Amino acid sequence: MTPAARYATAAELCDLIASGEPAERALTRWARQARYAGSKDRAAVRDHVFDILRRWRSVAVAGGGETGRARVLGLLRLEGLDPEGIFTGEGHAPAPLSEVERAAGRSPEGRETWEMPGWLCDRVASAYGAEAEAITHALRHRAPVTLRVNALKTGVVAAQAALAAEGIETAPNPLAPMALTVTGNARRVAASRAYLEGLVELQDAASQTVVELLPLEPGMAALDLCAGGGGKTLGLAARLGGGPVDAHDADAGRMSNLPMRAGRAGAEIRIRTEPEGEYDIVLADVPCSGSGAWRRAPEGKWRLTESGLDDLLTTQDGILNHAASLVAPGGTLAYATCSILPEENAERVSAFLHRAPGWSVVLERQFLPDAQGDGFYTAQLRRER
Ligand SMILES: C[S@@+](CC[C@H](N)C(=O)[O-])C[C@H]1O[C@@H](n2cnc3c(N)ncnc32)[C@H](O)[C@@H]1O
Repeated sequence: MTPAARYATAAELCDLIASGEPAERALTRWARQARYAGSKDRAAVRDHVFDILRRWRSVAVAGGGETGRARVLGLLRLEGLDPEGIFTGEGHAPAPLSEVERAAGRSPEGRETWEMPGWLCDRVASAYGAEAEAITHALRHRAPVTLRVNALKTGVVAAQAALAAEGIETAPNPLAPMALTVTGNARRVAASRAYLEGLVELQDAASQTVVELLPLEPGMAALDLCAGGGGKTLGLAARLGGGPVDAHDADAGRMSNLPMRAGRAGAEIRIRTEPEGEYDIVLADVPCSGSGAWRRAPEGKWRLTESGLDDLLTTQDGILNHAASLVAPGGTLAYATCSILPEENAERVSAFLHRAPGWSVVLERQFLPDAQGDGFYTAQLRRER
């Protein structure tokens, strides 16, 4: 595909997304039927679509319309690229621009540049005041690619050397001791030997910090109550010298790859369909808005509604109650979200403390999205003995 044809495809996909089709599904369906598209074409189309989703509002303002075509035009203008070189009509390129399209569009301003629905702008503004604009702007950029070095198999320096031997450049990430930011050839990671042999996992640095902060000691009983794909479960096992760590998820299918990942990492993970008993550590990495990670999944910004957020808060309260019932006296309940919204974070913790006597907060951190990592929140609650 030519560069222009990739933009033409991105425009079509954005129209599908605007009509309600989830971005991942639109991209997968296109990739399946586009046999002519090579891996670089697929990656470029995906990048264009996600770049547009991150700046959905301002690309429409800059492009002078809400169609996929206008959004591609807006993206090119915002990135300082010449649209005339893309909208040529040659081959599979988008049709040439009309005079109306050339004259349409303007620079986005004010909250248009925050790139989220008005009600969310209001919530971020009331939570962060003068900092809000910088936080929303951080979410407009691509997220860093970050690895967690698996202490069960290697050390940071050796992992860097193994990755470098495959042309993958990395730098230590100050947020977490085992975190490496990929600075060159990130697309090679998933097929690299270092990754396939379990020396490194793909994991955001703030996400790693949630596990690094836990007061873990050898032999402790640990449960990851919302294990999902198991990123944090494996981090827990690495900190416990290999495990065992119990893993549960309400949707067991989400853990389907976990046994394979655990085998690769050299970790002992036990799947628990109905966890019971008393654990020293229960991690509840609850479902949330994902607002701290909207760089990676930008569609979430535009799909989230106020009632959807309310439903999440109810789910979070329920999981906190369940998690608390599994913590031994003197044990720790770690609550975590990849959210920057206080409603999902400190407010959930204080609501829990009001309804559950005998608990106290021993640690609380809010990470904001930046060059090192995603936005994350974690609080550790200690159960009295
Ligand atoms: C944020 S994701 C977990 C990500 C995972 N910890 C990781 O690091 O890769 C939240 C998970 O909670 C699960 N979940 C939703 N409701 C739940 C519940 N009531 N109890 C346990 N897990 C639940 C979801 O299926 C989802 O996999």
